[in-house]
Amino acid sequence: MIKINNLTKHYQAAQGKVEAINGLNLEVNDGEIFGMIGPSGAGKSTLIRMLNLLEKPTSGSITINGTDLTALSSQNLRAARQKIGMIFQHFNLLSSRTVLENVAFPLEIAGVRKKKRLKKAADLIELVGLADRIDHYPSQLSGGQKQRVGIARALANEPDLLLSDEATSSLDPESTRAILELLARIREKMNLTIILITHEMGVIKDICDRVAVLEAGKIIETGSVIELFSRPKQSLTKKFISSVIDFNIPSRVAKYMKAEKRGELIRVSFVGEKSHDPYISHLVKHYSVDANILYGNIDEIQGVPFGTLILGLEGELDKIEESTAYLKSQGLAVEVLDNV
Ligand SMILES: Nc1ncnc2c1ncn2[C@@H]1O[C@H](COP(=O)(O)OP(=O)(O)OP(=O)(O)O)[C@@H](O)[C@H]1O
Repeated sequence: MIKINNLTKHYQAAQGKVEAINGLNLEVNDGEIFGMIGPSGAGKSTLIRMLNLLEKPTSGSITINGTDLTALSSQNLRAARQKIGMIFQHFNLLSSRTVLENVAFPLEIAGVRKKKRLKKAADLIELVGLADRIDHYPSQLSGGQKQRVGIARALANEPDLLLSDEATSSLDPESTRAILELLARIREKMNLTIILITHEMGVIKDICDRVAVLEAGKIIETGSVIELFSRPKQSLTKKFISSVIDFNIPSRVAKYMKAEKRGELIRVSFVGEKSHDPYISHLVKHYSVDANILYGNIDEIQGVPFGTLILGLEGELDKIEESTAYLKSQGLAVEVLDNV
């Protein structure tokens, strides 16, 4: 378990004090893939660099499995850091070393004997699917392959925690998918906790269990990925989600309603098994209203369906009210859209 308590980081810059992280609290469970998303300047890099004390907090604590990293002597901190792996956007590989030598490097630093470290490195290179590139140099590899080397290197000291700093941000969509699949696989295999920062909501959607949205050094919203995607509260969260799911009402629908508004326009959102229930046919049969599906969007996050439908309900006003009450009673989120 990782506990971040009242963490702050202030920088002294030429133009004055910069409050990069501002009283941040967070708990991450063992074995979780936890995503942090936020716009440029929100403090993501500062935060992730503080998690292994590459950056020293101004105040607050970071406790990993009961040990407060901020209170450790430099020798104990060095040992604790070995159990925290990190991967980077630009891979940070040593260009004059081969794949094997790059992966073996942290073991060399930790004082592991040559034969043992080369065997360990070769096993990890096999694990990340690069056995046929073991003697290549970084310049001979694609971006996705370089990141695989970065991952193998980060795993060399058998960490409990892996920090990922925009690890897929410079990769194409196909390599991104492959790297995310690899991260999910090693989480299972090695019982890892992964904390990743990203500015891409697609990454969060594909791989994370929980997510925190960061703005101006603070967490403004947090929850399970499915909660956040299906019921975002903050406008920034909605903005990020709209990059992978379109929440806007198409102008075609708006025009239709303006021209022919006879009833009510509602947005119905559902999650999980609710997406299988025949509530629209029930509505039409039992409440004497017509339900016109004007727009819809059904997606799946890690096997859980969720979606949104925009319905035009036509009929007598009291029947429409009864219909929306029925939908709400079924556990669906219903929002009346007046200002189309
Ligand atoms: N060494 C530093 N000295 C002064 N200010 C800094 C320093 N590092 C970061 N900052 C400032 O702290 C704030 C947070 O920066 P940080 O790099 O953590 O944000 P970020 O969310 O990672 O942004 P990006 O997505 O652009 O990398 C910014 O205002 C930045 O200018």
